[in-house]
Amino acid sequence: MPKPDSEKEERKRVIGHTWLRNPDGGPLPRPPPNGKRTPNGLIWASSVDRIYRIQRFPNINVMTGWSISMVAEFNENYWEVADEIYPEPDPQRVLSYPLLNLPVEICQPDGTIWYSARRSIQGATRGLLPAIPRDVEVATSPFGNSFDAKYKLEELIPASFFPDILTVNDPQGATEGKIAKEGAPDLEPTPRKYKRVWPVVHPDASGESSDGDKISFLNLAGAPLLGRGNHSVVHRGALRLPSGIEANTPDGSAAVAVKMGFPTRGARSLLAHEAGVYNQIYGEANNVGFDSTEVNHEVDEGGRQRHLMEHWTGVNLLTPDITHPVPVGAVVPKFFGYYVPTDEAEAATKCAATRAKLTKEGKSDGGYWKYSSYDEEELNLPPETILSPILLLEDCGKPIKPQKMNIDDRTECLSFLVRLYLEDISHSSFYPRNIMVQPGPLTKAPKDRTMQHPSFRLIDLGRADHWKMHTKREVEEYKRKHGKDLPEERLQIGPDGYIRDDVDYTPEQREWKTIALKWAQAKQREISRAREQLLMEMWG
Ligand SMILES: Nc1ncnc2c1ncn2[C@@H]1O[C@H](COP(=O)(O)OP(=O)(O)OP(=O)(O)O)[C@@H](O)[C@H]1O
Repeated sequence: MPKPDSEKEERKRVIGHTWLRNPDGGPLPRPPPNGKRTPNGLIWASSVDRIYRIQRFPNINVMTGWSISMVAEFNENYWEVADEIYPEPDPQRVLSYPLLNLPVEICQPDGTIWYSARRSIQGATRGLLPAIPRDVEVATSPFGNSFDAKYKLEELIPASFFPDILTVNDPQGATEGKIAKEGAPDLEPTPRKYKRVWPVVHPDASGESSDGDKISFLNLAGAPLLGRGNHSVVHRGALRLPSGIEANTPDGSAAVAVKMGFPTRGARSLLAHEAGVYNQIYGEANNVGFDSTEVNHEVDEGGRQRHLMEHWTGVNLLTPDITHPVPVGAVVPKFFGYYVPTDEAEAATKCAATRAKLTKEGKSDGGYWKYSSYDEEELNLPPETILSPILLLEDCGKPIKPQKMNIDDRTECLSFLVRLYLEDISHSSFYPRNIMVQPGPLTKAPKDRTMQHPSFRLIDLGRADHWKMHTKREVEEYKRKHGKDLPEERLQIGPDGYIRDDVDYTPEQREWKTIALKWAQAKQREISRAREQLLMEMWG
């Protein structure tokens, strides 16, 4: 195995203390005390030195890891020292440096308007935003030019501001799979019209729903290329959001990663699948509304898995897969929606393509990205629509180079895969090219971030699988083989199910156990491969 440059460097994130047991204290309880936990349900502490090694049985050196809040709840030898230990705070969601803002009117005590300003969507605690001089010329065009990395959108879009319609300026045809060059700031005569598929925004408590006509603008003319894969190309586009919400940039637009599939059925179905996984992780988009005078942060907790897109304070323990504490950062990029071309846009592009062919003004074949072909012939056929759907994501930087990384950072990257598995999701494409890094911390203004505090993310969920999808396929296969259904109630078995030799299972139970076992084995194989990719030992 090649050794990383930093191999000699020691881990800093280690469990450094042991909690002393009472010799007659008995075994540790099962299940263990809950203590304070992050929404991912994992053991959590506010810092590495608040995680302890503790004997499972007094005087026997079989250890496990517990947080100080678990120790406090267990209450063995704790209250004697409680005063010396500063009370453990609760885990807190950490928001990125504020970019999105809304107009607010600051009123005098008598209710008259004192002055109008813009305030971060993160609420009054963030204060009024520092004014960035407006670029008057570009501000008059609906399409922005905030392509620079310092204008990246790193906040979740509040549910009530998700675009219903995405108007796309794409004069070089990136959405058709053409190679778009940087520095081409022209406007298309007729922009391409897209509509949002995901997330579905639920109405707020007052019944006010998304009215279906919130228009936003995405500029791809001159958009820097972030990368390309075998199936897709990703540009950094400038997104102007609807309904008065703006980014604190010279023209109000923000930079987002725009992923588009190449023009084959296989590539497009991978993109749709990937969008579905992001949508599932994002969960429900609940329109909870804003207080128009104060601009309070919209508290939409989203679904059970939203934490995979969020940063939290402190560290988690992911034992038994990883024995060292890891930070509770976001695992995957923030999801800004999945959009498909409207019939109107598709028809217009088809017309334009035919006209271009007739007048010989069209691009030659050389103007398209080369893409890989699939074994299954059907997947190489042209897709139904010329225009690719668009997946909008947070731009997360550049691919990592494991040999240049320290062991703590590589462990953090491995933790992403484990955290996905804890949500019953396999990644199935865990390679350094799919792990991004950028300067951090993201709480600071972009100019103050450094690579001393790198921020990592795992991208490319095109091949991700979910335990439920896995079981569905297996159930279909069972039906094909045996001509009958596998009884539904067996679905109760979790993905960690294993077969014990001493239990007399029914044939159906055994079938379910085998399905679970296959998943568990695939998980172990994927984690081992990930360790190899990250140049890590197979354990620890
Ligand atoms: N959210 C993002 N932030 C920054 N760069 C990104 C992002 N998503 C993709 N990229 C860049 O684009 C490249 C291609 O993206 P991605 O891996 O998602 O495409 P793909 O076609 O699905 O890949 P593969 O060939 O592995 O299936 C990445 O390697 C990365 O450099």
